[in-house]
Amino acid sequence: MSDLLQQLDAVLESRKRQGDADSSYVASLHKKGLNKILEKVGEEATEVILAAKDVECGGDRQAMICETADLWFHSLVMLSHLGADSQDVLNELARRFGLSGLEEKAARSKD
Ligand SMILES: N=c1c2ncn([C@@H]3O[C@H](COP(=O)(O)OP(=O)(O)OP(=O)(O)O)[C@@H](O)[C@H]3O)c2ncn1[C@@H]1O[C@H](COP(=O)(O)O)[C@@H](O)[C@H]1O
Repeated sequence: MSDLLQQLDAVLESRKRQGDADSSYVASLHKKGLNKILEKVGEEATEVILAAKDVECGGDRQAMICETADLWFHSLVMLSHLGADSQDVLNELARRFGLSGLEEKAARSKD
């Protein structure tokens, strides 16, 4: 799974550096800039929420998975635009792994 993310990171990076906005969706997003990329992240996040609520009402699970893939993808484009990548996020998740969210929150409120 992280192999696929690494490969996708590499494609996104090359599109950022030398992609042609007329033939590459990712290059076209970079060309339009951060605000357009953030607009897409927000739009996809809303679509995930709507699809997840549909599943709760007996709707299509696959639609929720597709919308989540769109959100992950556009988030990766955002990271790439700002000089970060999936490995940075995986490192942060690894750092948190096994650390109870409730304990972490309680430790924070003692500071
Ligand atoms: N994983 C994806 C991926 N997921 C979704 N999308 C595109 O994201 C776009 C936006 O989705 P929407 O549902 O909002 O579609 P839309 O209404 O047409 O979008 P807008 O007009 O609002 O911008 C669609 O055109 C999808 O095809 C993706 N485009 C590219 N990739 C990956 O990125 C690589 C590089 O892509 P290119 O830069 O296009 O070569 C590809 O090989 C893939 O691996």
